[in-house]
Amino acid sequence: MSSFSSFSSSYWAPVLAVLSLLFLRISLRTFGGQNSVSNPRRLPYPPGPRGIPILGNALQMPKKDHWLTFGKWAAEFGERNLIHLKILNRHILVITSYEDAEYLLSVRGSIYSDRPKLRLFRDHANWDNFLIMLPYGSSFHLQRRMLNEYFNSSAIKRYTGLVTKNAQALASQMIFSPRKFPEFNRMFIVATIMMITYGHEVKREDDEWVRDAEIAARSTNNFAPAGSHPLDFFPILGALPYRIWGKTFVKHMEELRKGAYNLSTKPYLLIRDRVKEGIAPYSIASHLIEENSSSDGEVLNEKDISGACGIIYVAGADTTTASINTFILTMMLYPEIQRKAQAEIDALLQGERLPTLHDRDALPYLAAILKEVLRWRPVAPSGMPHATVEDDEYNGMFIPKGTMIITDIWTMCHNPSDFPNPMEFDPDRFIEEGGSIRRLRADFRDPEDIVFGFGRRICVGQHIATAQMWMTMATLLATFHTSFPKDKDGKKIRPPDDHFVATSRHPKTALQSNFVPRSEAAVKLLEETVQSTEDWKM
Ligand code: HEM
Repeated sequence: MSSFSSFSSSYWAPVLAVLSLLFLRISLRTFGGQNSVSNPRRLPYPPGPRGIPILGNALQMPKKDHWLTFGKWAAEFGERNLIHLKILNRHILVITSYEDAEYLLSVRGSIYSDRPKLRLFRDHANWDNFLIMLPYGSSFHLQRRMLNEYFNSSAIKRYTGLVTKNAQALASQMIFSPRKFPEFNRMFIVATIMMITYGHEVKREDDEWVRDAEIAARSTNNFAPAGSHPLDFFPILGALPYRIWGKTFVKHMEELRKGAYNLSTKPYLLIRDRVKEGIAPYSIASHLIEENSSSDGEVLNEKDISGACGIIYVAGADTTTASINTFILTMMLYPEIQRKAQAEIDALLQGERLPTLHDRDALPYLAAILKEVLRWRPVAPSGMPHATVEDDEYNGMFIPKGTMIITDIWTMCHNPSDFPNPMEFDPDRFIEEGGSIRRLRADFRDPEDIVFGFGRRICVGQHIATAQMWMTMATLLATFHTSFPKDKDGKKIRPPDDHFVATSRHPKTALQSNFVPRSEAAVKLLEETVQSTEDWKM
C-alpha cells in the first residue's frame, strides 16, 4: 500500500476550481476539522519551502520519489532536520534524522502514534479494522497485543522449521526454473505467511487464497497515494453520490471494498467455521478465535481478529519479497561480494549441510549484507505516516494537533554522517576484521533501527521478515551462483537503474536473474535435504 499522502490525484482538478471560487481560508478550517490550532506563544512552525495561499505547498509536491525531494529540502531548509509543509488544511512534518524520529515517535509516543484519517479507505471501503489504519486507541492496543504474541523475537522461533523449509523449497525450484525467481520468491514468502496466519498450505503458484489477497492488495493502488483523494480532505463530500467522481471511481471503490472483504472477513469466517467444527489446524487466526470464544460459543473481538490477521499479508508479503529481490540484484551487481559471502558460508558448513537460522551469529558478513540490503534500497522509503493527537512544542517550534508525520527513512538511511558514501552498496561498512576475527561492529547506526519505523507503531513483523530474508539469502548463496542473464548477443540483461527504486510496490518489470548451481554436490545436498524435511506443524 502506498504510504504517503500527496496531491496528485486527477480528482482534484474540478474540486480545486470550485474551492478557489467558493471557499475562503476560514471555511477550509471548518470543513477540515483538523486545524483547530492553539499556539498561544506564537511559536514558529519548523522551517520549510514557502507555499501559496490556500493550496500551501500542494503544487510543490513531487509526483514521484518524494523522499529524494525531502532530502533536498532538508539540506536547504531543515537545518534542524524537520520540514514543515502545508497542503490545504493539512499540516505535514517530515522528519529526516534518526535522532529526531526516535525522540518524537518513541519518547513522545503518546502524542505521535496516531495515523492520519484515511477516510476514503476507512469510512467508505471498510478498511477500518486493519491495524495499519487504526487510530491510536483501544482497538490499536488490542491488535498490537494480539500480533505481538505471535511475532515477538522469541515467538518467531516456533516458525524456524517453516521458514527453513520454504527457503529450501524456493532454492530447489531454481534447479528446474532458474528464470522464475520472482514468482517463486513471492510464492514461498506468502506460503509462510498464509501457513502462520491461517494454517493454509500454499502448494501452487495459482493458489486461490493468494490470488484473492493479491487482487485485494492491488485494489489499493487505484487510490495511491492513500489519503490524497478530496474525500480525505473534506469528509463532507462523502455525502454526495459516488458517481460524481466518475464511473471508474465507482468501479474502483467496489474493488476496494471487495478487497477488504477478501483479505479479512472471508478468511476469518472460514477459519471460524472450521474452529467450530474442530477441524482448524493451529494458526494465529484459529488460536485467536479460540482465545476469544466465550462458553456459549460467541467469539468476542471478531472485527479486531479479522483485521489483525488480514494486515499480515498486506504488510508482510510485498515488503519481504521486494527486499529479497533487492538482495538478488545486489549479488548480480557485485559478484565479489557474492563470492565473499559464499566463502564465509563454506568455511562454516564445509559443504556438509545447508545453513539454518541457528547459524546467524556465526555468519557476520551475511548479517552485514542483510543490513546493507535494507539500508541501500529501503522498501518503505517514507515509512507509514503517523499523526499527532495533541499540539506539541519541540525545540522552540510548534507542531499542531492532527499534523501528519512523515518519517523520511530514505534520507536517514543515506545520511553520509552515519553511512559514508551512502549510495554505495558496501556491507563492509558494518564489519570489523582483525587477524582471524570477523565481527559486526558495535558502533554503527543499525539500519534495522530505521527501516522498520518508529515508536509504538514500529513494524510488528520485523523479526519474521529478517528471519525469512536471512534464510532465503543463506540457502541461495550456499547452493547457487547468480548473475545477470545474457541476451542472444551475449550482452548482460540488466534492469533499468530505477527498477528497484525502493517502494514496496511491485517492480516495473520482473527481475531477470540466472541461477547456476555451484556444484553437483550442492544440488544433491539440497535435494536430499528437501526430501528429508517433514511437513511443518505449528
Ligand atoms: C522487510 C520487510 C518489512 C519492512 C521493511 C517493513 C517496514 C514497516 C514500516 C516502515 C512500518 C511503519 C512503521 C511506522 O509506522 O513507524 C511497518 C508497519 C507494519 N508492519 Fe512491517 N515491514 C516489513 C515486513 C512486515 C511483515 C513480514 C509483517 C507481518 C508480520 C509486517 C507487519 C506490519 C504491521 C502490522 C505494521 C503496522 C503497525 C501499526 O500500524 O501499528 N511487516 N512495517
